[in-house]
Amino acid sequence: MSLPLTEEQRKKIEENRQKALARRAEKLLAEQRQNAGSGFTVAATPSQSKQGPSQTPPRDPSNSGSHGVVFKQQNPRSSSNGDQRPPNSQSFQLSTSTWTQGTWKRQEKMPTACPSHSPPSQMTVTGISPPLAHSPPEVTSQQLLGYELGYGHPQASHETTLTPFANTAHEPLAKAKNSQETAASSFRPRDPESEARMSRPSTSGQNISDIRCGSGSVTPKTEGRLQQKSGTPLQKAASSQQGMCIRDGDRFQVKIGYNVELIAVFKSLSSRRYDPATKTWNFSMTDYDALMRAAQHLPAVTLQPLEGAEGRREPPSTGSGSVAQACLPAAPSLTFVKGQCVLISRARFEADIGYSEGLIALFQQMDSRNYDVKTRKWNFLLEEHSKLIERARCLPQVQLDPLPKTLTLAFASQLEKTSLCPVANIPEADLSGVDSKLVSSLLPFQRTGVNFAIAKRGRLLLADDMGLGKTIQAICIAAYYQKEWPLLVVVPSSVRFTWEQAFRRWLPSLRPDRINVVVTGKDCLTAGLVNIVSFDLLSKLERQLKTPFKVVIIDESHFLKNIKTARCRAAMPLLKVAKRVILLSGTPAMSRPAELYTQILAVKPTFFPQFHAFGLRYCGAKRMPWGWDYSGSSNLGELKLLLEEAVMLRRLKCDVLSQLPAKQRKMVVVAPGQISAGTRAALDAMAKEMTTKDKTKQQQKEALILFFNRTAEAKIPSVIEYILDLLESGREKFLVFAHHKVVLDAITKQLERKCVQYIRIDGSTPSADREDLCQQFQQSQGHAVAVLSITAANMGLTFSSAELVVFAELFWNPGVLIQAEDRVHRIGQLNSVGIHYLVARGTADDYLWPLIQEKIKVLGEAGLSETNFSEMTEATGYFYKDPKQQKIYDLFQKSFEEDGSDVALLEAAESFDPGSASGAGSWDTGDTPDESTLLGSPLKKKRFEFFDNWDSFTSPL
Ligand SMILES: Nc1ncnc2c1ncn2[C@@H]1O[C@H](COP(=O)(O)OP(=O)(O)OP(=O)(O)O)[C@@H](O)[C@H]1O
Repeated sequence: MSLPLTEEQRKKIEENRQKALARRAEKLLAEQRQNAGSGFTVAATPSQSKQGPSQTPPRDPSNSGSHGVVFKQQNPRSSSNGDQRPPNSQSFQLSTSTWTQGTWKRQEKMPTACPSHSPPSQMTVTGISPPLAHSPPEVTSQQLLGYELGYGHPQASHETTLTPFANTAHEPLAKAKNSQETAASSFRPRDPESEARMSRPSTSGQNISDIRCGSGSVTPKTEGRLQQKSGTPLQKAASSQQGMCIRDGDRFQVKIGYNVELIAVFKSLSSRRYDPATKTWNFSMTDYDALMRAAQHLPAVTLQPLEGAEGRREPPSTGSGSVAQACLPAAPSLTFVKGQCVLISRARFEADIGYSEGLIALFQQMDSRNYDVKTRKWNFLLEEHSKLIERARCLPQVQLDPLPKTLTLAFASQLEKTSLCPVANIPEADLSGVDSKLVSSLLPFQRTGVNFAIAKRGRLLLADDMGLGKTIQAICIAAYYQKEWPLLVVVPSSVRFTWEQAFRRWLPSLRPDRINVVVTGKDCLTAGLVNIVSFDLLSKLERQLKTPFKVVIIDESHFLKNIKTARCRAAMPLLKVAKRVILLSGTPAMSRPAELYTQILAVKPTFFPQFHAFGLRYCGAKRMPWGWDYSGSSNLGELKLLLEEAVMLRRLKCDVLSQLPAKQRKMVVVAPGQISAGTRAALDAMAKEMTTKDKTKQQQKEALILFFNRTAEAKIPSVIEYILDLLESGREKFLVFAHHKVVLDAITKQLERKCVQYIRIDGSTPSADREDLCQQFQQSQGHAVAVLSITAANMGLTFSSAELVVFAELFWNPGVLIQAEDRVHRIGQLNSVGIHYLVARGTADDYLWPLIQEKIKVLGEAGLSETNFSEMTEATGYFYKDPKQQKIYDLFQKSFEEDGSDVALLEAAESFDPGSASGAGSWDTGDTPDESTLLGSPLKKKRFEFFDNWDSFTSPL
């Protein structure tokens, strides 16, 4: 079993490899000098040298010690993946021609299809024949080898400039060339000097016309010797572009600069794929011959064949001067295959590796073998993993990497044949120690979630879809470990108080004063038995901790995705030492697997202690000039299996839809801490005014209106924070209803700042535009928010592509609220929808919320509505209790039910300007056009019509 190599090890291996190659190169040079002296032409490529007695003596291709050192075909992709395994020297191939040439000329820059790389250059070697005479004195074999292997050519002639592309492209040219493909004879000397050289006979009586180094290689061409197949054009322009084919599993890629004709050929091949990362085209092997044949007809292109693929080519012409190919070895014997084992299910793994005869024979010996015709790969039971790896190690030319250690640990029972169960069995946990109210409220899938968590000893990532009740499950799991409390709950700041309410609701046995919500940086992090803190405050307060928390809940754990952030740096050490870690997120990774790393580390610190190993396996890590790029993805199926086995539980709404209500309403208590002291004082004063006995009815009403307006203003920061948290949590599409213009303005302004797509429909939106806006939202991809006026957009519109409605403000008429909810909850909606009511303590919401519930209850009793509003509130104790509150509540109720009273409130909502003399508003709403003129318009009338429209209360679909 191989573990990923460290940088240090890789460097060492690379050094050794270079040394070995240098030794070989020197040996070959010496040999060539000998041959040259004895009258052999050794500048020919190995294939030429193998092609019969008429040119050079036949060689044993496996004999790396003579004309060709055989190298592993280096796939730039695999090298970029950090595979620094020492190469099997038998599996590399380097032509003697590569390093027995004359002076290297500076390459010319040319346009390339691979903009990220420097273009492959045309390099002309000027000193040519006989080859050995042209070994450039300033270019040692070591240097050339280094160059050959993609390490540049730093010490070569100062005239030579090599590019990464040239480096990587070089290798196949080193391989034996098929004369018909290289068409070397067509190369013309570029200058009189080379012309003269061309005419200089080689010791074997053959002229080498030119040596070209396309893509950074040097290819000797033997005039008159390498012939095109009869009838095929052989002439290649001296400046023709050099390219190469590189094997990549059962495909091959073509490394070459931009050539319009060649691109046309590429596009004609059905198996073509373009890889934007490497900016290269790749093809199935089935298209190989077709491509090579077509390339042969392009005079401006010289495409070097695949290493070891010569055997695939058509039989050579037997005419005089043709190259005998029949003696070439079959491709497989030369091809080094490298691959890895990948998990494909809880019980089976697949060998992801190219073709090798020996390997296939080995696969066929495995009892559990199975060939997947779709993927064209073999797979086996995990219990045969060790056996297969051991035997594959004995095969030359094969490197089959085993499953990573993390996987073998996570799936130990399957590997050891102790469990072959396709689905993990989760035992039923004993929850007798947890509040019965909580346990009895768990839906069946939530109970499974709790069982899973306890089976994982309280360390998991609960990644249920949004709205599936992760809170109740987390509280239950934490309560199971109550003996290990105090408990730390880290949450986005906008939901701190919602969590407090949830603890009060689900754990009645927990005294409310034992719940500590940390509100400022001066508060104590450990004051309660349950301590709720925001991510940001945690980073300020973690130093307070003398003894670590044993049980920690992290809500929206994807907030930790970036290890460099302060919140992550604060949380990770706590999680490392905690005994139980309950991570909650409906969207643990939003764009790439790298985002999962910290969450996996939090749950299983031993799985991937170093990010690099994780990055190599699952993030498609690529080595770039500036370092490693981990933004990709690889082996995702395996990652999913690993997560499901050991880290994560995720259920989607559609999996458990039958257990869910059609609508899930949630009261979100927004942070009262965000209401400024001034606003709070103003709100208190207004509440007092309303309850003062000597006030006239009109004065009371005015006070009420102002109270309502000030509430809107006070809630703005919390509302904005909540919306931004939703977006950060991966909520893509949702509706936000508000009533006051100042609130709608503040929301849209913030969305603009954050470049989030939104539509807005309020009283000023012309009817003709509404449907278009609606369609725009319905069809939008990615993040989109519909910012809607409660009174102007609560009916006649369909937003069924969203599954969440947020009420930034409350409204005294529940019928209107329910209508607004039903913009999403309607025909076309296949999911359970979430409705979040943002409620701020110490504001008019304290009175509006009970009022709404009271009315809903009445409607529910009449069969006109669901009644779970009040269940929610009773449970959280969010009810008016003191006599003063009762009075304001009554006032609200009376005011809004009297004819015309609400008109005044609506007008006030439109015209309220927090910056006006009537109030000392603190919220920057920007330029707010005065819409009071609208009040007399027909639109205004329309907005008021719904108040008596009680028939439109919608019962669940
Ligand atoms: N078993 C249950 N009984 C009653 N109400 C429940 C139950 N489970 C969940 N709910 C309610 O469903 C609503 C959504 O639950 P919760 O907020 O926990 O979902 P979530 O999975 O955390 O969603 P998000 O990812 O959006 O935060 C809440 O109002 C919650 O009280």
